[in-house]
Amino acid sequence: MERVCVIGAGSSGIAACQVLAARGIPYDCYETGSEVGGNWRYLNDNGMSSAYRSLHINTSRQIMEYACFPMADDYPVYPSHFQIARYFDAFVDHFGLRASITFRTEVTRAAHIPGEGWQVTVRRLDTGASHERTYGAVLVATGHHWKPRMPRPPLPGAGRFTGRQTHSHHYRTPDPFADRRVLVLGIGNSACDIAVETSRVSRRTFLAMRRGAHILPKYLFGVPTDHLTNSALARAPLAVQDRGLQLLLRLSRGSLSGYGLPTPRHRVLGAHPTISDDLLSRLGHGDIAVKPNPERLEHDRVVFADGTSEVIDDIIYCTGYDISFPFLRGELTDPTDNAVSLYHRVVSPDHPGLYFIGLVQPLGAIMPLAEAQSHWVADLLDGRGILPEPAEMRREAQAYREALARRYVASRRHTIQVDARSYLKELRDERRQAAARVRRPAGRWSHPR
Ligand SMILES: NC(=O)C1=CN([C@@H]2O[C@H](COP(=O)(O)OP(=O)(O)OC[C@H]3O[C@@H](n4cnc5c(N)ncnc54)[C@H](OP(=O)(O)O)[C@@H]3O)[C@@H](O)[C@H]2O)C=CC1
Repeated sequence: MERVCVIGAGSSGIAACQVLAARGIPYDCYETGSEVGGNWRYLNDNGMSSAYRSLHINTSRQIMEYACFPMADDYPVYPSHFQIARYFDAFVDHFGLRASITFRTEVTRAAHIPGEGWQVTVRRLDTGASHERTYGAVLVATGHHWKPRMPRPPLPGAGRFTGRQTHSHHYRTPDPFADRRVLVLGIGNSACDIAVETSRVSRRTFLAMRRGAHILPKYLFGVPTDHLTNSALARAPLAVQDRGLQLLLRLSRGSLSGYGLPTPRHRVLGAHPTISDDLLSRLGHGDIAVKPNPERLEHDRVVFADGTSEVIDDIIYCTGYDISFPFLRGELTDPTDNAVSLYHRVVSPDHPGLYFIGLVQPLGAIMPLAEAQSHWVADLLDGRGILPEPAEMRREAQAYREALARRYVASRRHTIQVDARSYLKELRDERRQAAARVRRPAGRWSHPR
């Protein structure tokens, strides 16, 4: 069987390695950093982790663990990044995967050579030496939360602003913000966690946003919230799920306007969830002040859309991340509007042998989804499954984009959303169909090399 290249040894890459190893598919995995864990490795020397010192995952451990390797019983419901990184180390050692990962080695280019396969160029960080190797397929598992997205165009006056400006990707601890006047921009999970933290040490913390967000607690009525969203509720039609969740939120925390937050105009499930137990109490304490979007920066001031202005020492842009694959030529993936057109979020219809693992943003957690995606890809690699024709794959990818546009607030952060539970079913169904195509080979299509 042809050798496969896995790019990245974060939570998705190691899931792919485990499945490939178990299925006897030969592979090499390349990782820029010295350790596995990707985003969940605090101060990762691959330079790509956005983890801050206090980070805890906001999906419960039962929802995030790999199906083949449960987390230790003594782990809390919402583990810290230190515990998650230890879990990934234990996973890799348990399955004996470490020797198959080449650390401190960056993939600088992956190019499809018709008739030959994938030519992959890697560079050893310690020596600078590069070499090429040809693979039958490439599994890209480099994540999508490492390239900071700053406002484009920048806020008017940003170039002349005298305060400091940084992105949440570079935030580690609140210490540099002690006794300063801090503006946190955005209302995603980074913004809420960081505003809560800086508000404990700063002179003032302002939280500015261009739209409202439903704030979900980590627990609802004593139960981890994602146990509810992944339970019977998730089997109901979307509108019913939405109304059910809205009612539970209303009963448990009342109206958001009571905390000074704008009332969201969208449905609860119309945006990627913002999950915070602490934000509402910090707002209630008056330690965070809510502002509308900044309109412009003037010397040392930020002027907001409502005409008010504040002297600000630091702006922390919690404005999300761009999807990017620097080792692929631009035309291979075309992340137009931060989106990529992939069959069931994994297969590139136009680039034979190119697969993306973990390139989803779930209501749920990525790890078990990356594991299930890897099983499907392994089926395609070892011949247990066959893909449909490219035209059908393109149609599916287009239908997915249209469904996203119907459900979600139009935003560059909503281009790879999936609901974990229904996505797992989608992958199971596709694996069945892929196997059925093997049994019915008439008209079958397989990726040419
Ligand atoms: N504890 C945990 O497990 C954590 C998990 N995460 C995860 O990491 C991922 C990234 O989260 P995060 O870093 O919060 O990024 P997100 O993309 O989720 O959120 C970005 C926020 O910035 C806003 N924004 C973007 N561009 C602009 C702009 N030009 N002007 C004003 N506002 C703007 C967005 O608004 P709009 O909606 O209008 O586009 C949104 O509110 C998510 O999957 C998140 O769940 C993050 C932190 C902690």
